[in-house]
Amino acid sequence: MALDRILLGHFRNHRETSLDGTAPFNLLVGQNGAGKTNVLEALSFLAPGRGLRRAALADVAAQDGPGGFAVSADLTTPSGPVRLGTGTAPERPGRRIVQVNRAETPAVRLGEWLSLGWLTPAMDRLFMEGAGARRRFLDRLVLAIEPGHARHAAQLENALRERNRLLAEPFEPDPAWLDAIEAQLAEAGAAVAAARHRLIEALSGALAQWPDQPFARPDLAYAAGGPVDRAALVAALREGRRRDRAAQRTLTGPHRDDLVVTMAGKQQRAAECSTGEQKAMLIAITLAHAGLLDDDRPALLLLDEVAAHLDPLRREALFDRLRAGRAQVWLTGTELAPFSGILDEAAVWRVSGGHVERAWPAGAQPRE
Ligand SMILES: Nc1ncnc2c1ncn2[C@@H]1O[C@H](COP(=O)(O)OP(=O)(O)OP(=O)(O)O)[C@@H](O)[C@H]1O
Repeated sequence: MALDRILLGHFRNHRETSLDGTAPFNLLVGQNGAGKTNVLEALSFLAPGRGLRRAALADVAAQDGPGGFAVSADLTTPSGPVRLGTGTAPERPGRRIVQVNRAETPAVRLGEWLSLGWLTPAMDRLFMEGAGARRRFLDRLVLAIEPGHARHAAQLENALRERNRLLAEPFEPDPAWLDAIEAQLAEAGAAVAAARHRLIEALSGALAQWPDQPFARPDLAYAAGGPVDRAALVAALREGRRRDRAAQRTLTGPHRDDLVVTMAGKQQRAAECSTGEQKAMLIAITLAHAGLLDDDRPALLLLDEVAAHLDPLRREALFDRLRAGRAQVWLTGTELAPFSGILDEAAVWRVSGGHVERAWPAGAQPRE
């Protein structure tokens, strides 16, 4: 299995939770507030970034715990098991520690081991929010396929921060210094833009090959926030210095990109579609993306409260598609009924009050 022997220590309402004996489908079932999404969030910290809630690290540590948290899991790879771990120490609750086989490593490198995707109820607002949320969404999809994207995105962010800082100074910035920063910005920016563009092309291709899927079909387009070519971006940045100085921020570049989604057939912008249509398009994108994952790295797909909202036909289509994919899937729900189509192939985990117990189907208890 992609991930197994999962441990959560002082992670939100989980004091000490272990999940052992995972399956291709894993169902986390329990009442509202039991701690199901918290398990998904813990798993999402096995990727670079801030996890599926984008929470501050200090908020993640259990309120009644020692102040830090820990998440670890065994990952099955072609070259044997690898132990991934992450968390914070009580004395520095804002600093994330990442370990691979117990050796500390930068968080961006987690992407080299595991492809991770998720769909949560909070993402229902993706098409209504500002472009930043869609860029983050897009970047996560890219990252699952191209782990080097995390490094380029971090370089872009650093160069942007530095350029904006220089432009905000009361005196005229040193042009040679600006030249150097803009060269870095354009180098990383062109790589980020190209990767986003490749992803949208690949997703569009995958969606076109799956015309009879029962979810509303999205058309995807890349709206570039500036020139995508490195040399053209360097020129645009240099030309825009005076304007950007007045605005006190950089007004051109991939940090202003957007993902434009339209519902195919209707030709209606996603933001104007119904909530159900928007959700269906997100599911279609998520499933198309899962089909793009290569065999190089194990993959994980976290689907929070997705199944219960679908009618039986779409639920079965979702399960069929997931079954055909290669990602280990984690689904949450308040009851088992929506999962009847996959119960005999799933590991069922009962979640209650921050505890998780493996539930065995009647007659299938393991022998001690
Ligand atoms: N830092 C924290 N320390 C302790 N408990 C926390 C912390 N953060 C959140 N919680 C608790 O975790 C619980 C929510 O867990 P979670 O979001 O995983 O629920 P859920 O099972 O997914 O519920 P639902 O079905 O309503 O989505 C809440 O009771 C909340 O108070």
